[in-house]
Amino acid sequence: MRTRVKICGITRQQDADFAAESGADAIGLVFYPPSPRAISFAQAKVITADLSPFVSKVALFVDPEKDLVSRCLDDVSVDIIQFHGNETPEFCQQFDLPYLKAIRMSEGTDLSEIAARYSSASALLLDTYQPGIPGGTGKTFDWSLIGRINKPIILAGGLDVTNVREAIHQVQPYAVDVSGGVESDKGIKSHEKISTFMREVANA
Ligand SMILES: O=C(O)c1ccccc1NCC(=O)[C@H](O)[C@H](O)COP(=O)(O)O
Repeated sequence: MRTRVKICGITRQQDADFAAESGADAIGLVFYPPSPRAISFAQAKVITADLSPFVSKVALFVDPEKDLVSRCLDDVSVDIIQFHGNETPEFCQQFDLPYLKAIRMSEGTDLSEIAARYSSASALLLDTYQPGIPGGTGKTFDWSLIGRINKPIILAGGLDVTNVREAIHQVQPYAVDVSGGVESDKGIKSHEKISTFMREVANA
């Protein structure tokens, strides 16, 4: 089966459109103010204005207030929510949209237990654990920590044009998620790197 691609941390319309034209299945919009890739709802509306309807728009939050998520869903046309903090399943499932739950992987992470706990999630997004940084670390984690679970896996954390093929062979995820690995600067996507990344995924 084809490995899907989500390109996260999009801050510019031209990058969203280029990702879509290059075959990305989803783009991620970061609504977490401390992130260098954070955008406002107004920016999100501009970024997604002419986006292909066949590309999913993922709204990313880290331990948000319920009201922030509700206001985003009222204001921006979003398809999926990504919770990247310590949100409970009860919190995540209260919105009228499918959600992805990000899990920060480290030694001893019991994915089967987490998958059972977040049974309402559409997929688990596995990212690198780094103290004090909730995501977008640009670092890989030990992929051998990933066991078989009864849920689609989105592999994230430090993927780039040099390692994504190997990651797909080893983990066989439903999808890969990349942010820093296709950037020329924080929040600025390199179209050349996106093209190469997409080619590497297609040839994996
Ligand atoms: O991108 C951020 O700055 C960010 C901040 C807080 C939570 C999540 C964040 N990003 C999530 C992602 O971009 C990806 O889902 C994932 O973390 C992979 O990022 P990278 O290692 O840079 O490819």
